[in-house]
Amino acid sequence: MERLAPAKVNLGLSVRFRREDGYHELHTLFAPFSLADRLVVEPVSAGLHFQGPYGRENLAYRAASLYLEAAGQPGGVRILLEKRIPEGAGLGGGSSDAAQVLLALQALYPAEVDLFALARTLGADVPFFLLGRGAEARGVGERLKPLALPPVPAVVFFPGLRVPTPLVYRAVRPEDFGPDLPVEAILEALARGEEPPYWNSLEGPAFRLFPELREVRGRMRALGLRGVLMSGSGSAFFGLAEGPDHAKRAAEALRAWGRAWAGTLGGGDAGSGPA
Ligand SMILES: C[C@@](CO)(OP(=O)(O)O)[C@H](O)COP(=O)(O)OP(=O)(O)OC[C@H]1O[C@@H](n2ccc(N)nc2=O)[C@H](O)[C@@H]1O
Ligand SMILES: Nc1ncnc2c1ncn2[C@@H]1O[C@H](COP(=O)(O)OP(=O)(O)O)[C@@H](O)[C@H]1O
Repeated sequence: MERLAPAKVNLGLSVRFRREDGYHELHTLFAPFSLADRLVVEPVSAGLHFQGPYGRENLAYRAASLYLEAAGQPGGVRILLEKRIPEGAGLGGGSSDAAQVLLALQALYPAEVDLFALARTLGADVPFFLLGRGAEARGVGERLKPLALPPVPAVVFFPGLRVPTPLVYRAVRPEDFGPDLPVEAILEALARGEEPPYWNSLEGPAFRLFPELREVRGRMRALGLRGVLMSGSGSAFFGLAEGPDHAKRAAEALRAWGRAWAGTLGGGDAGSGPA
């Protein structure tokens, strides 16, 4: 069974406050983006055979191990993971791989297993990727409300700087906290091709830690991209294009500074599922 694990971008991310447990309460809109990792998941008689980076530390391996245990070891599995989403970019690649492994194993070995509960233990972004569509999220990302997003041509740019998520959260200051995102206004602006009134509270701390990231927005705006924003804890940024051709031209120009992909965010077909 072949499956695609799409990337995500955060169409706005507001850090509301710091919680007693040290985590940060978020309000964010998740949108799938068409850049995707490729997974092959096949049943075998026994054992967990994994081919891909990070070995047993890989979230895809850990997801498989958790599912097989929760399902009572119904059989073995062979997983092949081909990475295309850059790691540590704020694009959620590892979380997406994990979600696709959970879905594939549930299809291969159906059992009374709460996938959302397993997903939460793997990472804050994993439950979103089980949905396979846009979502509004609260908590640390586990309280989800599915969201109908229009398909929008977009560019994702990765300047090549790997930003560890814990480092960025540790650098958050009270002045970075924000109110709830104006969800309706953001959706209307997206549908009309206007600049959405969103922000990412993690840009402040990320820019203080890595000042070179301050230049990215200007570069992307100069190419005519709108609504340019850092995704998650960075260092990838995305911007909205006027159409697929504009997205391709902008991505081409951005490759002078890093990696860039033209694609679609939101919509019905950017989500997960068989390749
Ligand atoms: C920023 C976001 C936005 O979608 O995504 P990415 O940029 O990583 O894709 C997420 O909040 C990333 O969640 P996730 O990637 O699961 O974070 P984890 O590895 O679980 O957390 C690493 C560390 O960051 C801090 N942390 C994480 C999430 C959160 N809401 N508040 C926090 O303070 C905690 O100290 C935690 O130990
Ligand atoms: N399947 C995986 N894909 C990517 N990274 C993984 C995976 N499994 C574990 N990791 C670890 O998780 C870190 C964060 O990866 P990723 O989920 O791609 O980024 P982000 O959290 O920035 O969205 C990586 O640097 C790597 O150490």
